Amino acid sequence: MIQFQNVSKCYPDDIIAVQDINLTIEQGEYVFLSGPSGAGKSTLLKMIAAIERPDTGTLTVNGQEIGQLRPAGIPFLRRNLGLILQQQHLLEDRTILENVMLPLNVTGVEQTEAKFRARAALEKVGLSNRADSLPLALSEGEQQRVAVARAIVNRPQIILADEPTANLDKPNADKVIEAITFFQSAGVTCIIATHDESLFTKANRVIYLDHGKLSHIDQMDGKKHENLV
Ligand SMILES: Nc1ncnc2c1ncn2[C@@H]1O[C@H](COP(=O)(O)OP(=O)(O)OP(=O)(O)O)[C@@H](O)[C@H]1O
Repeated sequence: MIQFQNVSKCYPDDIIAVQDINLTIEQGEYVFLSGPSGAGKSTLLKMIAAIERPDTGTLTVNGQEIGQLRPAGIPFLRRNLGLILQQQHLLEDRTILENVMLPLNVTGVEQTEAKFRARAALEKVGLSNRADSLPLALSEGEQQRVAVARAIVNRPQIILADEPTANLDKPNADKVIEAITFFQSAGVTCIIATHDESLFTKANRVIYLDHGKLSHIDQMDGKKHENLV
């Protein structure tokens, strides 16, 4: 479960990115974050991943309070997170397979097992045939799919994606969303910041931000969620 209680975040020069957010996201939910550019969507995702910390309020991710997390606790938090950010940060001198294996290497998974799981993740995003290529030999859309494979290879409990389909053509965008949706249907919490409203039909909830505040929530699945805001 992810719980924001009165969470605010400012950047230097008093830029208020997120203001007094109260929100609970249950395990397995499919949530989209929407709102104009600068509304605070990326900042919300970054706080869940402890890339940024709240200035005030309490943010708890699977029982861990982000504001209290020591540096040594961050790898343990991230082990359960699949991050798909706007820049893929693939290592250019490693093959696609090696890039996807990285999260497994960090957590000490044995090499044969790591290769097996990385190949399975690449299969899921339709890139098995590019396992031995270097990242720069792939199109931007293919590189984004590699980023998805790298995010899912650790079998995370939560997937966080920031504009995962931005700048992709429809076939690549569909493959990215298909892979994320597959994991959500297997019980993974998925939170996606996007401007692409055509994706919202898949959501349990669409959460709209405006100037750092929650403006409203569209309930897409007809379910009642307690303690929404
Ligand atoms: N590292 C930073 N330093 C200073 N200000 C920042 C930083 N990151 C974001 N901001 C500011 O915080 C506010 C929220 O930004 P954020 O990136 O969270 O919005 P967003 O909704 O994700 O926008 P977009 O849809 O354009 O990605 C904006 O005013 C932005 O300029």
